[in-house]
Amino acid sequence: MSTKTELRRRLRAARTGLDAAEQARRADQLAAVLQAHIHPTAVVAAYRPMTGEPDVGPFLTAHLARGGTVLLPRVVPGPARRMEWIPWTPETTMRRSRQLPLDEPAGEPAALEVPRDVDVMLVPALAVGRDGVRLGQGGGYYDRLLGPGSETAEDGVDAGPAGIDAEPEGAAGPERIAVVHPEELLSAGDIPVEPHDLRVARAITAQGPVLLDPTG
Ligand SMILES: Nc1nc2c(c(=O)[nH]1)N(C=O)[C@@H](CNc1ccc(C(=O)N[C@@H](CCC(=O)O)C(=O)O)cc1)CN2
Ligand SMILES: Nc1ncnc2c1ncn2[C@@H]1O[C@H](COP(=O)(O)OP(=O)(O)OP(=O)(O)O)[C@@H](O)[C@H]1O
Repeated sequence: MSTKTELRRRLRAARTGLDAAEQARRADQLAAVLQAHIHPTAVVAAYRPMTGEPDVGPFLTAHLARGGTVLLPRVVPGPARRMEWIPWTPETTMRRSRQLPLDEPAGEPAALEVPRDVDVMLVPALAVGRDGVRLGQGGGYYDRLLGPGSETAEDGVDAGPAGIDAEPEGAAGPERIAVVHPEELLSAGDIPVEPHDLRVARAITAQGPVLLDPTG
């Protein structure tokens, strides 16, 4: 088993090798997969892709067009490593973050509470294991938002459908879905796990949804 740092280095290097045409092709496939599995009016917390991340942009545009709601994160400056969430439309101004290599929405945070009012959370990841272990960019942002101690911690090992294939109104806390490239779906045990690490019950790639086993 490699360390998280080694794994991140390898996975980031592989992402820089993905060419733009392949990324765009995967983005379109991902849009179809996500639309088929997320309720049309769901409140979706998503992300704006940074280098090599699976591009959920085409899905977000389609999701708004069918009456859904989209929120994007913005890192709050300071040591708490917290995110605030801003409603997104194609007109939303995006600005380069001062601290991180990514674009973030300008504007006022949502009146909605995150994660409480969110149906589906598309969680960015560098890789995810069949055991539900997620490797993120290393900020711990999603572990803090969703992990032990957060209000939706109980959902951590719940493999049941929430925002997926179900009315979002019935969901208790968001369905968390790790979005990765197909080759970033790793075997159980491949990603080192620390006590604070968030596990997810589901992943989605351009090839389709994948049920994970966070209890294993
Ligand atoms: N698209 C997207 N947005 C996101 C996340 C994400 O994973 N993807 N985040 C998920 O948490 C938060 C930002 N967290 C991040 C943490 C570290 C790095 C990163 O690239 N770190 C590098 C070098 C940073 C630098 O250039 O200074 C590193 O640690 O080596 C990026 C994002 C919020 N927004
Ligand atoms: N709930 C938490 N409370 C305090 N510190 C935490 C918490 N979760 C993670 N951390 C710290 O944050 C740092 C990064 O954690 P980790 O490597 O798991 O990030 P990640 O899940 O890859 O990142 P991200 O969620 O931002 O994509 C670690 O130093 C870890 O100790």
